[in-house]
Amino acid sequence: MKIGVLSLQGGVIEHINHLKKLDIEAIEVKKIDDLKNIDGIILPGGESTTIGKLLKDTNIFLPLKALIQSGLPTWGTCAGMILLAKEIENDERRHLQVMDIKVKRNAFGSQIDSFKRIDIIPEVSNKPIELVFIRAPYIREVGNNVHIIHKVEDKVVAAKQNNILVTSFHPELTDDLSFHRYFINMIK
Ligand SMILES: NC(=O)CC[C@H](N)C(=O)O
Repeated sequence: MKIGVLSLQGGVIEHINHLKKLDIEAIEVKKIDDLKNIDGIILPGGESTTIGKLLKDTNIFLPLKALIQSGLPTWGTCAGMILLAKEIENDERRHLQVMDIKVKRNAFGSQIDSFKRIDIIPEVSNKPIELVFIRAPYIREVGNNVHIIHKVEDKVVAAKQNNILVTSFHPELTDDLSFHRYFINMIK
């Protein structure tokens, strides 16, 4: 199994290291050719506006969108979630628009821009998982076909629709591998 990590900007190496710890071959996706022969792709955290612009500049945008729409397992963390959303409440920009969710950027308010918490998410692991939020979005609305995986104070922060997984938080910034394992199981 080979998993690509979109490597235009943001937290790439942390995802690659987690995948390697799970004995998965991980490659950086920087150009269209890198999309060949991958079994799944991770869109990392970073700045969604920058990554969205670079997706167009590199011409990766359309082939990536087509691959996701044809079923390529895809996981967006934080900015990656924003890139996948059909709607963004507080931004005029739209990006790949492949998942039936409306997100709000930087949604947890300035005084708690970044925070951590530890929760149990039974679907993902039977052990508590550390969740790291950094200027995180959350999901305001979900379409009929979207499965909610986790909420924090009534706010949806992890969800799945068919082949697409999104998390507001950053499992790659903790020692916990359970979300990466969960994504690998989606591919299998
Ligand atoms: N850690 C992150 O990925 C933050 C996302 C960022 N606030 C954005 O809107 O793109």
